[in-house]
Amino acid sequence: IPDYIAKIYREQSQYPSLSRADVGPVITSQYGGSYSNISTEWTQQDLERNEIVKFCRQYIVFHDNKSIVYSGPSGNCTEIKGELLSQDSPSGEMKAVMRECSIKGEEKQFLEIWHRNRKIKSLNLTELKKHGKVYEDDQFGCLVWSHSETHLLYVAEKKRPKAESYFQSGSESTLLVDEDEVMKSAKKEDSVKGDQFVYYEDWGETLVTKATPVLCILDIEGNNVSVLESIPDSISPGQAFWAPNDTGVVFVGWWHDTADANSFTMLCVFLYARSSLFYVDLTGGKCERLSSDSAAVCSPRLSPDLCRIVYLECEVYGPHQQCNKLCMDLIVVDTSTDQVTSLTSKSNMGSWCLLTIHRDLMVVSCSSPNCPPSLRVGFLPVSGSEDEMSWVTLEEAQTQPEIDWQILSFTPPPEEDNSQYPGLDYEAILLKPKDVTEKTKLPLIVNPHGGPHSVIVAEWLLSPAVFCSVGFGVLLVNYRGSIGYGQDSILSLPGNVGTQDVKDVQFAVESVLKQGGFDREKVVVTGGSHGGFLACHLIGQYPDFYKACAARNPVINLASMIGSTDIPDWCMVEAGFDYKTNTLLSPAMLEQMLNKSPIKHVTQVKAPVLLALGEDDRRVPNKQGLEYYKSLKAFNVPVRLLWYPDNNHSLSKVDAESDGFMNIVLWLIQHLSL
Ligand SMILES: CC(=O)N[C@@H](C)C(=O)N[C@@H](C)C(=O)O
Repeated sequence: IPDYIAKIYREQSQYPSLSRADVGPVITSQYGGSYSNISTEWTQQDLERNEIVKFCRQYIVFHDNKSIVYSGPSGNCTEIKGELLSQDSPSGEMKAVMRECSIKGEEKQFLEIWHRNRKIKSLNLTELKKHGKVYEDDQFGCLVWSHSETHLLYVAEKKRPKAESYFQSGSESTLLVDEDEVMKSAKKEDSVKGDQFVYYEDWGETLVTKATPVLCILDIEGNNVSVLESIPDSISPGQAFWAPNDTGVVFVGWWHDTADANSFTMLCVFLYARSSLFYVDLTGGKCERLSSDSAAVCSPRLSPDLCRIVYLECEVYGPHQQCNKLCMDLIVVDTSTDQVTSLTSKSNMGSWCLLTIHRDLMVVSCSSPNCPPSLRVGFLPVSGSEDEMSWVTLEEAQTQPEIDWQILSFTPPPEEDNSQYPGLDYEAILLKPKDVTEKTKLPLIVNPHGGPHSVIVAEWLLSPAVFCSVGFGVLLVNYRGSIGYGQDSILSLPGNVGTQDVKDVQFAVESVLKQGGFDREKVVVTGGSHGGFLACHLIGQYPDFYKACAARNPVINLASMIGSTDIPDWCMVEAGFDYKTNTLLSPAMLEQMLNKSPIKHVTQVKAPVLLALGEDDRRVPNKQGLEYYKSLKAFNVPVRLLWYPDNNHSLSKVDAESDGFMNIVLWLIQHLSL
């Protein structure tokens, strides 16, 4: 059985995902036709190399600015290695690449400029020592060409003063008597004695080692990198772009408390805190705030006519991922009338993801639980003609004939309605193997998502697809509190975790069992993070119902998590309290957190539990899973713990993900006696 399942996993993991698309400028060919080049980036697991590989493929799209005349690939796939960031210049003539490579065993970062078929510049940023490592993440990172194509804007870690011990050889400054030696010592880089082991607060999970971002500008002609000094120390900048005419830079600034910014020691950074939009003038150096200072903003974009900035804004703190003022989906928002229209209503594809839009040419990735991602392009129709939207497929994916899926809707029973936010429904996605005989009763895997303010969309999902291909039904529940169903749904959950979300999942499972086709004696539950919190709650609150459980980095005890997680606000808000950075926890608050946690029900648990923990998880520290592991052992519940070194909260390194999947499926099969 394991070999058979591993074979299916290997096959299904070979469907790549689209991660990026860029549309080049419109080019007129010598025969008069207009075309644009589209470059795409994809990712795929390479189980042999134990890596997620990134590759690119180019396409050519002939069009008349309104519709596509001809399209097709213009070459084969090429693997991309060592690129942290890359960006074509607006004219398409040049390309900037931020590259990391190892030279004689030392990691170096280079900024390369490519022009047509040659590399015209390769600047060793590490040697320049103007700043620390470049930020390549989605939160702060950017690599942006100026409109004039003469400068590049990016974000990097602020240069830190060199730290020395008081006892380092050659640092006995008081003993220096020779004048030459004194001069030499003064010329040495600014070094701070005694700061070698000072703690640098970083931005947490996935941003580890990133503490103090600075905006940097490369003058390409002059080979000169300058760090923008006029941004106040109380702001961490990111997501930057050039203002029209390149006279300044617009960026998102996250506010943080800093007692002494130069010492780097008292920084209190917090990603879900206040952020505003700023403009820094490059001629006078003035830095001004453009948006309110009491909200959280992100994702600013300059409109194609260079007249407006569009960005998302939501309240500070409160639930993570709550509704923003302007959401972008594969819908058209007419910014003059606020009218929202679907462009994909005629499609049977479950999920559409807009990769880019350039002069109304859209590039999308679309998939379904039974169909891996396809690449499509199409022109945005004129207002009122959205029904005529026509998509051209550049890369087709095969529908998996053995998988059936549907979206189910649930209305909670009257006693479970939320009196503060009444009348909220929720949904679930059900996958089941096709072509099973009417009499067959399938085993069912229940999987609530994490967050809790996130969502499972009807896209291609590797693990559920493999589970389904080996004979399980899979129920993915978007309980009340999931995103995409409005702010009331989100707000209905904080303070009610461990009850409302648990009951929503249980109600969805019971409803599916009533429909028939599943064996009520063969129901198991899996989940990660808050989904693991729910899985562990379900086996504690319904001990005879679930026959096995697998939890990845589960939240087990909000009271013990708050002191060590990178999101303490989350523990408070979800437990029903308002968050402030200076709140002192009271015994009553800790009691409420404990009462809402799965550990409260551990004595009832009967289902065997498989735990998968990431050694470097900063979000839900592995001590949470260990707390559960020790309690289950104490109460003689069968438990197995998988420990993944060099993995964070996502457990997404190829070996951790594939090994985790195999262990989970075999654990479920073993305890269902399949
Ligand atoms: C906000 C957040 O990260 N919450 C975690 C407890 C969580 O559940 N995360 C989800 C999104 C995950 O799947 O990692």
